[in-house]
Amino acid sequence: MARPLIQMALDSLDFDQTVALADQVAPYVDIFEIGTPCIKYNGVNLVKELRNRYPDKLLLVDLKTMDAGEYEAGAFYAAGADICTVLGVSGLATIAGVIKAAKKYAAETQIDLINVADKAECARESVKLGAQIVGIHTGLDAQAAGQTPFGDLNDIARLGLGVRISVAGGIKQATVQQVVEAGANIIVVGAAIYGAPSPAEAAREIRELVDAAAV
Ligand SMILES: O=C(CO)[C@H](O)[C@H](O)COP(=O)(O)O
Repeated sequence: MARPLIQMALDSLDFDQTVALADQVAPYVDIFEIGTPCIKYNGVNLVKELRNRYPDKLLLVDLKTMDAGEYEAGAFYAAGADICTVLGVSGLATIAGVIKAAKKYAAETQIDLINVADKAECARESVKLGAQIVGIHTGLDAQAAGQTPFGDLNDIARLGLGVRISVAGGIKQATVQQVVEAGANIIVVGAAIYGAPSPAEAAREIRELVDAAAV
């Protein structure tokens, strides 16, 4: 099995804390995600800072775009994003716009299936348009209501869409093996790392667990 990637969700609003957290976990993760509240608060300057600091890491900007796809995402690809997210609920015209912007910069587009009613249909149509990553995502509010991403991950993995599958939503040490075995190619982790007494140690543990599960 190809080694799954670990994506660190940087979900603080504070610019300096975000960069400091990225520095702590960098040895153990493959992708830095600038989370949605963080990118709204800090904008393209944070993208540029992380791009300059980490030229060899993948950089995902979690825009969760809902409209004006090409216009909104274009600025973030131009600033150095490798991947931007667009909401599946936005509709195919907006998704196509983000994909168009990504192509201009030889970058990638991730569809976020959060709150999409027919996830299989949305994933299939988005892949047909050219999306490279399908994101299964139980958001923070849904997690607080007791939901998890595991059922949706199994359903989407079974479709065999031939693109990478990302999973997010409360993934922690105890659930890493389950999501790798279910077919996730990108494991997103936020609170289980940034909320740990030692984020670096938590990231190291998750790296070991992901690599062990992928053997
Ligand atoms: O995109 C997000 C919320 O919308 C989070 O970044 C994502 O859910 C990962 O964080 P956690 O592991 O804490 O759930």
